[in-house]
Order: sequence, then structure tokens, then C-alpha cells
Amino acid sequence: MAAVPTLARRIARSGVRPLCRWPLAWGRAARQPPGLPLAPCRAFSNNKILVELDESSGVAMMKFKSPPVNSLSLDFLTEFCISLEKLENDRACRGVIFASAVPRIFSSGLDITEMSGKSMEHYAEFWRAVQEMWLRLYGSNMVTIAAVNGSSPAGGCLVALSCDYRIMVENPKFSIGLNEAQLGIVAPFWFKDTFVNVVGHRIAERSLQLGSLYPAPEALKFGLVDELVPEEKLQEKAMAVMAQWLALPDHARQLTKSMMRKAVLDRLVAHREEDVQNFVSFISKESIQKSLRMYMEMLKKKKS
Ligand SMILES: CCCCCCCCC/C=C/C(=O)SCCNC(=O)CCNC(=O)[C@H](O)C(C)(C)COP(=O)(O)OP(=O)(O)OC[C@H]1O[C@@H](n2cnc3c(N)ncnc32)[C@H](O)[C@@H]1OP(=O)(O)O
Repeated sequence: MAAVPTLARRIARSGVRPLCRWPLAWGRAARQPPGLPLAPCRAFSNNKILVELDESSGVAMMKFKSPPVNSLSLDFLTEFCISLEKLENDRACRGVIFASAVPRIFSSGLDITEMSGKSMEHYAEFWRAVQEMWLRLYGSNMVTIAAVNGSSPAGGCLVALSCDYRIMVENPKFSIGLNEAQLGIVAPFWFKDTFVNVVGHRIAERSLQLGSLYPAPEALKFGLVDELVPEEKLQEKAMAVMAQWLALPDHARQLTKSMMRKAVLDRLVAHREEDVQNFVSFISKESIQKSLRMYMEMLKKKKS
């Protein structure tokens, strides 16, 4: 197989704009005593992701801005990993809230066009980036909260499941779940493990086999999300939950998180290359390619 660019090389090439000082855009006014100078807020953005770090609280907001549906393309995944790594290495940052800047969609999951009609090398590179995103997010030392302000199927649901806490907008039109089976594909073992760790084996087994997508109120009932709030309260609620989690000493929380997640993370790390090869041989099968093409056509027809 031809050499593929490593994530490090992609990061070097990506041209993330340098850190710059920005006026604060969210959440501070209520906490800042009048008359005091604002503590610095640092922001950085690349094409598909916007990050603002409020140094006074140690909380960053990461917003997905890849219209029309925030699909997790190779570029998106690369930018996501770069942004998360920057925050992870920044001592001023202790927690991250993930939300979408695209109305009604949190993320539509893996970009299907990256898995269809491409070379084996491309599939391998794409899958390594998906693995990387999950390893970094699920294994993050920071407190991670998903503020799910729209629909979140498949890989979008994985992003939310990989966080420490999920708050979703109470709109029943927004749905969430691992619907891979509906596309004729299979969620890999580490998607499944992450799902089981949130909702338990029985619900995960049934939901994965049926490829179920759940409207927000149903998702709440079995703990796929932790809370529902009206859209206008989402940010405030996410900040309040974050403050609660950050009230604990970092080291105790981090060691506990690592204890709970280590076995699942280690399993992928130990079988990473095998998982890439499984993905490549599965996704390049003509029958699977046909299912994906049909699914994309179905999405287009739904519009007309
Ligand atoms: C052994 C181990 C083996 C391992 C085996 C392999 C494991 C793989 C695991 C896979 C994980 C995944 O995440 S697979 C991805 C699953 N994702 C989904 O099923 C979501 C599909 N999308 C939707 O349901 C909807 O688009 C939704 C997100 C709700 C938004 O609906 P809307 O009406 O607002 O918008 P639409 O008109 O549908 O979409 C707008 C445009 O975006 C496109 N689009 C939508 N979702 C897209 C997507 N995920 N990737 C690319 N493009 C997408 C549509 O085709 C449209 O394109 P134009 O017509 O050109 O404008």
C-alpha cells in the first residue's frame, strides 16, 4: 500500500490560523463583575472548527462549522484533532463544550463521500483519522460536554457518546443514535463499546441491530443523553454542568475517567492496524459500495 500522509504531516500542512485575542462571544457577561477588565479569551479557528477558550473559567467552546451538515470528512477530522490537541496541551484549558454552528444539525456522522468510490489508500487514511478522533476525544483528560443542538446520527452520535456528559435540545425533530445498520454497514467494536458504556448492553444490542435513531425525548429515557433543555438554555446549562464537574480536583477526576475508559481505549490501540485493514476490506466490497450509493440517492430523493 502506498505511503499515506500521517496525521502529523496533515497537521503541519493544515495551516491552522495562529492563536489570536478575540472579544468574548459567549457566557462571560453574567459572571464578570461590572467594571473589572475582562479576563482574556483566546480564539482560534480553521476552516471547519471554531474554538474559543475563556481563560478565566478554563472552559473552551468548540463549534463545528462545516455546512451543510457537519459531516466528518478527512479535513474535518484533521482539524478536530488539531484543535483538541491544542486545548489538551494548554494548561489554561480544563474543559471543552462541543456544539454546532450549523442550525438543526450537530453532525451527520462520517462523511459518506469519503467512504465511497475512493482508493484503498484513501479509505485507510480516512479510517486512521476516525480512530484518531475517537482516541483523542474518548481519552481526553479534559471535561468534555456535548451540547447537542441538532440531529446527530452515527459518527455524530459517537462524538457525543465519547464526551463525559450530553445535553440535548428538547426538540423531538432532532434525533440521535448509531444508525449504521440502516446504511448496510456495521458499527465497529469501539463504537459499540462506547455505546455500551453509556446505555448498557441490552439497549445497545437492540439499537445497533435495528440501526435506531431516537428523537431527543426517547434518547433521554434510556440515558443516551443526560438532559434535555430548550435551545435558548443550552449554553447556560452546559456551562453550569461544566462548573459542577470542574469543582473537583482534576487529578482525581482524570484518574477515575481513565480507569473507566482505559480497557476500551487499549483495545483499539492494540488492534489499530487490524481495524484499519478490516475497514478497508469491508468498505471496498462492491455490495457495500452499492448500499452506500443507494443511501446517498435516498438522501437526495428525500429532498425532491
Ligand atoms: C468490520 C468493521 C467494518 C467497519 C464498517 C464501517 C463503519 C462505518 C461507520 C460509519 C459511521 C457513520 O457515521 S456513517 C454516516 C451516517 N450518517 C447518516 O446516516 C446521516 C445521513 N444524513 C441525514 O440523515 C440527513 O442528511 C440529516 C443529517 C438529518 C440532515 O437532513 P437535511 O434534510 O437537513 O439535509 P439533507 O438534504 O439530507 O443533506 C444535505 C446534504 O448533505 C449530504 N449529506 C448528509 N449527510 C451526509 C453524510 N453523512 N456524508 C456526506 N454527505 C451527507 C446530503 O446528501 C445532501 O447533499 P446534497 O444533496 O448534495 O445537497
